[in-house]
This record gives sequence, C-alpha cells and structure tokens, in this order.
Amino acid sequence: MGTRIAVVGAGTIGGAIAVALKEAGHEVVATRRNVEKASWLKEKGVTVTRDNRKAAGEADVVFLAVKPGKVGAVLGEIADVVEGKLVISVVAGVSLKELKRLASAKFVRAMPNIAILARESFTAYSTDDLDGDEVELVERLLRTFGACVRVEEEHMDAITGLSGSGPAYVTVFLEAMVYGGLRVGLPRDVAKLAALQTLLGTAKLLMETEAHPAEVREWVITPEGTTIDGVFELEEGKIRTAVMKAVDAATKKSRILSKKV
Ligand SMILES: NC(=O)C1=CN([C@@H]2O[C@H](COP(=O)(O)OP(=O)(O)OC[C@H]3O[C@@H](n4cnc5c(N)ncnc54)[C@H](O)[C@@H]3O)[C@@H](O)[C@H]2O)C=CC1
Ligand SMILES: O=C(O)[C@@H]1CCC=N1
Repeated sequence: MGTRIAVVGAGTIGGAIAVALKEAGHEVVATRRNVEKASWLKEKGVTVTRDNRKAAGEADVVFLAVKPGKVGAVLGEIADVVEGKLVISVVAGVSLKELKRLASAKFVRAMPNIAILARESFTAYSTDDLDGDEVELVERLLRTFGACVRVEEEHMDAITGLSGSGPAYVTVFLEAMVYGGLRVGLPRDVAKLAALQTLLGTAKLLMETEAHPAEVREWVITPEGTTIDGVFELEEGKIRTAVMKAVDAATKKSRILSKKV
C-alpha cells in the first residue's frame, strides 16, 4: 500500500522526488511558492499546493527540499504538525543536529542527485534515531530514486560534493566529448550518441566486472595505438586534479552552507 507523502519545496529536486514517489504508487502532495510553475507535477498526478502545514500535517512522511536558507523558516512553520513524524531532508549542508534543533521530528539526512528523473540516482542517507521498520520504509522510498546506501553523517558533505553535484561535472565532460567529436567532423547526433553510450557502457562495464578504472583503461590502450595519444592530452590538461578539486570545492561549500540556516 502507498504511503502519504508531502514534498515541501517542489523545485528541481523536490519535483523529481515527487514524481518518482507518485509513479511508485504513493500518494504525493507537493508544495512550492509558485504553483503555476508546477504543471508538469500536476500532469503526473501530484497534488500541488502552497500550504505547507496542511500538506505536512496530512502526510505520513515529509520530504524537505527547500534551499538551505529556507530551512529555518519552513521547519518553524510546520514544526508542530511534523512532531514525531519521519522527515527526510535532502538539503545540502544542514546537519541532523541542526534539523533536530528546529523541530522534534524523526529526521533523515539524505543526498540524492538529479538522476532521480531517470530512476538512477545515487542516494546516500544517514540517521540516528529510527527503528528497524522506519529504516526499512526510508530505504524503500529512497530506492525508488535509484541506488541507495546508508553512511555515517560525517560523510554527507563529501557525498554532496561527489555524487550530489556529480551530474554537473559529468555533463561538462560529456559536452566536451561531443564537441571533440564535432571538431573531428562527426554529425551532431552521432557525436552525442557516441559520447553518451560510451559513458553509459563504461559505467556499466565497471559495475558488472567490478574492475578498477585503471584496469579497464589498460584494456583500451593498445601499445602505439590511438588511445594513448588521447590520454596523454587529458593528463597534460590535468583532468584528474581538476575533477578532484571540483569535488573538494563542492564538499567545502556544503560544509559552510549550514551557516545559512
Ligand atoms: N538540484 C539538485 O540536483 C539537488 C538539490 N538538493 C537540495 O535540494 C534543495 C533544493 O534545491 P533545488 O531543487 O535545486 O532548488 P530550487 O530552487 O529548484 O527549489 C526550491 C523550491 O523551494 C520552494 N520554496 C521556497 N520557499 C518555500 C516555502 N517557504 N515553502 C515551500 N516551498 C518553498 C521554491 O518555490 C522552489 O520550488 C537544496 O537544499 C539543495 O541543496 C539536493 C540534491 C540534489
Ligand atoms: O548545488 C547544490 O547546492 C545542490 C546540492 C547538490 C546538488 N545541487
């Protein structure tokens, strides 16, 4: 049987959460400031309102998906109606301790990514005062987004910097791959599909074989062949340190975002 769910803050990620849960058979009410911008949610059968108190009050589980700077005001508004309820926050940087300071709910801190839209999110979550049935319910809900793992809360900012923000990094790389293809004369649609399928296929191969990325790279590099020339250029462009610095910068930003609450 479906669970009654409220998604408070149905913007980009809250909207994706609402639709994934609705399509998994749950009853979903989503709230946001500008309900006129939520027609795609209504088309999917999600009820949309501006009334946070009513939505949260009538729900069994509440997802919180507003920006960090809005958490204090929104939790202040719904604190009495979520008392003792399961509240899953996907807000970057805001700790369980801060959430509990704002309301007496059973909080879960989760970090999905935008691939919820394709049901291929990587979602990490942490929590410290849920019983076994509640953890089972949380995992059942989060698994509708894609893969889900429980981690210690100390890792949540790093998860945010790696996989929460990760789709943005991957699209920068993908766009560069497509442009590379255009530069050497491929038609646009072929270049795009070649780049996307190569990314998908490589990720799938690594998942299925559990091989280390370096091992797969060795399989591709034929001595004196083409790939080593391409890899040489990537290394000269310092792609590894650029990606590591991106994860580091986003993680550090997540650590300071809580100051906005
Ligand atoms: N965009 C992403 O890929 C991800 C975002 N997040 C987190 O999700 C949160 C939202 O991010 P986005 O969806 O990107 O931002 P967004 O700006 O698209 O969505 C925020 C939504 O909150 C609504 N809102 C503002 N004040 C409200 C209020 N008082 N009551 C109800 N709704 C209110 C706005 O109308 C808007 O629809 C952030 O805390 C972010 O850290 C987490 C994982 C991934
Ligand atoms: O950019 C942000 O702050 C959010 C958190 C992770 C992805 N988007």
